[in-house]
Amino acid sequence: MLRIAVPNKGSLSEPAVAMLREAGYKQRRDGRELVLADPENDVEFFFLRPRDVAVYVGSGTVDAGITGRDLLLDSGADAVEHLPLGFARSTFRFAAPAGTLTDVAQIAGRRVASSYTTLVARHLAEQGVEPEAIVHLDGAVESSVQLGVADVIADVVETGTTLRAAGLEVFGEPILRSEAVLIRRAGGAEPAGLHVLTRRLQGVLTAREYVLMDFDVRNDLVDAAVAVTPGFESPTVSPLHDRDWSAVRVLVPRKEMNRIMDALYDVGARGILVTAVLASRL
Ligand SMILES: Nc1ncnc2c1ncn2[C@@H]1O[C@H](COP(=O)(O)OP(=O)(O)OP(=O)(O)O)[C@@H](O)[C@H]1O
Ligand SMILES: O=P(O)(O)OC[C@H]1O[C@H](OP(=O)(O)OP(=O)(O)O)[C@H](O)[C@@H]1O
Ligand SMILES: [Mg+2]
Repeated sequence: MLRIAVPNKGSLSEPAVAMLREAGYKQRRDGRELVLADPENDVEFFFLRPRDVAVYVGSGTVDAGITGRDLLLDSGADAVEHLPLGFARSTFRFAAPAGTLTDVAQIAGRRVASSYTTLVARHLAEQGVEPEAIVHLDGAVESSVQLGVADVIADVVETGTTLRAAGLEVFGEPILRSEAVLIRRAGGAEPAGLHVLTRRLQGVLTAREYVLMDFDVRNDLVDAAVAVTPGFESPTVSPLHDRDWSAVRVLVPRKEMNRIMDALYDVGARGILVTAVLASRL
């Protein structure tokens, strides 16, 4: 039975559970359940603190887990990224009072507060920058400058709303681009059954990212039409009852569907229909 660690709280928890449910796994309905067996799929889920997921995976007590790339790197656990999952996207950045600092080198001799102190220490060492201190805080790091505990922070930034509210501004290049990731233990053989979980999650990712596009086009225009639909695979072209026309079916990126429909219409395609993909194995 494959043992999978899932975040029980925070930003990662709900989307992780939703994705596993979409992938056909039984998921908890009550936020207090700690363990959930799904014998039909031969897996067992352990709901753990997001920060602890990598520790359990690295120690080998569970076979795989869902966490953030930033949390994985900060943990120092013996675990590696297996599959990026496309949600909880964020950047990890330095910030200081608006209009004060512009360069990471200026952190030298200053105090940096963060919940990701291992990650910050490693990054600054790589840049050859020596801070006065790295202060570990559990959360609400944005308040630390105003409260006089630090001069600079390093924190998760998505929209930047929290930073702005605290009068802070990012500076320097992002330390990291993070998102939710499926992780497994470093080295060794891949745990039995992990390939099924991986394929199922990939199926959800494709279903979310792509739509199915159908259209009709005159035979002499098929090549021109296909040229504007960069599909996942080669398009399916079938004859229509009217022998001069063909029906084309292709997977296209959801984000580009309107631009592609406009371009197809201009080429001469008609009856363009888009349908959502519910699940997939490609
Ligand atoms: N606003 C956000 N947007 C996107 N991802 C985020 C956001 N805040 C946190 N994350 C991601 O969530 C993970 C942190 O999970 P964790 O549950 O510890 O933090 P949290 O969401 O801040 O929860 P809490 O504050 O309730 O402890 C990291 O991978 C981080 O990048
Ligand atoms: O750029 P934004 O869209 O504002 O999002 C980023 C904020 O979201 C998270 O905080 P959370 O609300 O989880 O509080 P925390 O600091 O206590 O973790 C993160 O730690 C940042 O503070
Ligand atoms: Mg938080």
